[in-house]
Amino acid sequence: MAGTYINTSLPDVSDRMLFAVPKKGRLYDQCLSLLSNIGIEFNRKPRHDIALVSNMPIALVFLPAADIATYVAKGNIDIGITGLDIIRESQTENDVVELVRLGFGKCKLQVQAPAADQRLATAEDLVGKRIVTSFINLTRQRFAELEGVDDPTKIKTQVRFVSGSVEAACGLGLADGIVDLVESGDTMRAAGLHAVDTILDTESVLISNNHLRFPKLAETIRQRVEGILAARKYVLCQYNIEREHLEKAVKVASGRKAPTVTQLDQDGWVAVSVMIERKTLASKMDELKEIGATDILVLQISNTRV
Ligand SMILES: Nc1ncnc2c1ncn2[C@@H]1O[C@H](COP(=O)(O)OP(=O)(O)OP(=O)(O)O)[C@@H](O)[C@H]1O
Ligand SMILES: O=P(O)(O)OC[C@H]1O[C@H](OP(=O)(O)OP(=O)(O)O)[C@H](O)[C@@H]1O
Ligand SMILES: [Mg+2]
Repeated sequence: MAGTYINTSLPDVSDRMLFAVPKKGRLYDQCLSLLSNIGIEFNRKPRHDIALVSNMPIALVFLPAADIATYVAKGNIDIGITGLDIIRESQTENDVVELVRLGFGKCKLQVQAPAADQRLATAEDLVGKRIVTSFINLTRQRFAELEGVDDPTKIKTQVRFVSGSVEAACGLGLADGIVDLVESGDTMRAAGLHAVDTILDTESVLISNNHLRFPKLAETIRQRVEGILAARKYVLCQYNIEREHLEKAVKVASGRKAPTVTQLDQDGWVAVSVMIERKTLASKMDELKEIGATDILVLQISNTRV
């Protein structure tokens, strides 16, 4: 269970919620910025993988992203941030609770083959061939589907594990195809590969185990994270409008729940305040203007509790 490991050279974490964060790699910077945005303060000493949070009863544990889902599922860690791909690959989806999808670390797990080889144009063409990947379970499951076999251990496609630089495998003659993550596609193209199948769309997730020792604290963290995500997604739009046009304006932008409407110190006019999704803002402002809104102001939201 979480926190039972005792080593006198480590800080005492017995009364603290253990929160796992990737110790390096693709998710590291965004995780640190999220922790700072949700008000978690800590000082990590060089080479130390545990850092006590100074303003909450939490200890941060810096681990390889690939191991975090397993630690959380087994209850050694209370909550953590990792990729959906890792949760699925480590077959922990039934033993962890997805608290929040974080909107970063977005990429696809794809089957890739040499672009120049016309005989390997589809995933089916790779059936029975040699595949190299860091995601052996997800790869075997996908090829079991392609081969029409129920048991992924019985497939004829040869799936071998490598821990990184997977794209090099075809060029080096180790594989006919690979399965790896693709974001921009630059690494794939640089290796002369192209995608022939998508196994999974992934992003980072905040997860907890099923038997939380600190449910209230975990809920506070979840709400703070949701608040930061909402603040990034929405802006606050304020405008004035004649009351007779209010109904139409509310149809254009109705807010998360409903707009706040206040009486203006001018007969027949109201002031409206409404949260609008950033990506639809420009067109919503055009429509509001068209309906008769004036003095439209857009304010950035730095944090929320939704
Ligand atoms: N190119 C990418 N774009 C977006 N997210 C990514 C990308 N590569 C990896 N990820 C996400 O980050 C997680 C951790 O990958 P990362 O590359 O940091 O680990 P790693 O390969 O074990 O470490 P490293 O690359 O530092 O050796 C992945 O499981 C995935 O969810
Ligand atoms: O589509 P792209 O934007 O090029 O990103 C995809 C690459 O990013 C990750 O590698 P990473 O940089 O983590 O190196 P690694 O192979 O050592 O894990 C992933 O394994 C791909 O190789
Ligand atoms: Mg990597």
